[in-house]
Amino acid sequence: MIEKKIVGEKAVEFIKDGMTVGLGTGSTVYYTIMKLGQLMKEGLSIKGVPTSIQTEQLANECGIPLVTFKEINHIDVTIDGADEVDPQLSLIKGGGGALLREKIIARAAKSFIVVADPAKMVDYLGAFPLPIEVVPFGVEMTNKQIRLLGAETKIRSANNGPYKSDNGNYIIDAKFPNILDPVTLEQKLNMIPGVVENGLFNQMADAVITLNADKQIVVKNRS
Ligand SMILES: O=C[C@H](O)[C@H](O)[C@H](O)COP(=O)(O)O
Repeated sequence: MIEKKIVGEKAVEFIKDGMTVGLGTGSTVYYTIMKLGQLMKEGLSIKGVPTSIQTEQLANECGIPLVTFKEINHIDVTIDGADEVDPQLSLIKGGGGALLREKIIARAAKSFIVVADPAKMVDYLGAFPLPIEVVPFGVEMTNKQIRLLGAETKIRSANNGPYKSDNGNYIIDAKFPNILDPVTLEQKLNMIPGVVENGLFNQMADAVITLNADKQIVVKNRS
């Protein structure tokens, strides 16, 4: 999709020589990573911290050297995609199952930039089922507790049974009605025993790169 390429490539403007960069996961930030690989061939020098095994592989293919948290104190900029973005720049993430590492790496960054094609921009979060990472033990009970908060839920499946995240956990996709108070919902979900993390990213994105109705690139900053 051309919109993903446009916003994904625009994000490289936030990255300067010598930076440590959090590398998100998904089909939009794919274009950011590919462009960074190209710029590295032209002399840019950065280090990356990948948010998933998939991104680790892509970064390796692109020649981006990777570091772990043992080797760094902070990340300068993290670039990542989103499944939904509301007007306050709260996000739903985790459609690709990478939300836990993504949230750790977004939080560790001085600046968190989101790349989102216009279809991701919504008035209220919630049309996209919220991904919630849970430990396999007691998943049926954890699922019931999530339903008590008003969601219809599905344990995500893969070819041979439940989908497993890079961390060996399951993902429950929870369809809530319009999420009017994402801050409270994020907290309530994380208080349920068995929930490791959920895909609500509130007050985290510093800026979102998207396209307006005229297909022009816009950078929305969090106020
Ligand atoms: O787990 C996956 C991530 O949160 C992605 O960043 C998100 O699903 C958006 O992916 P895409 O850019 O492919 O729509």
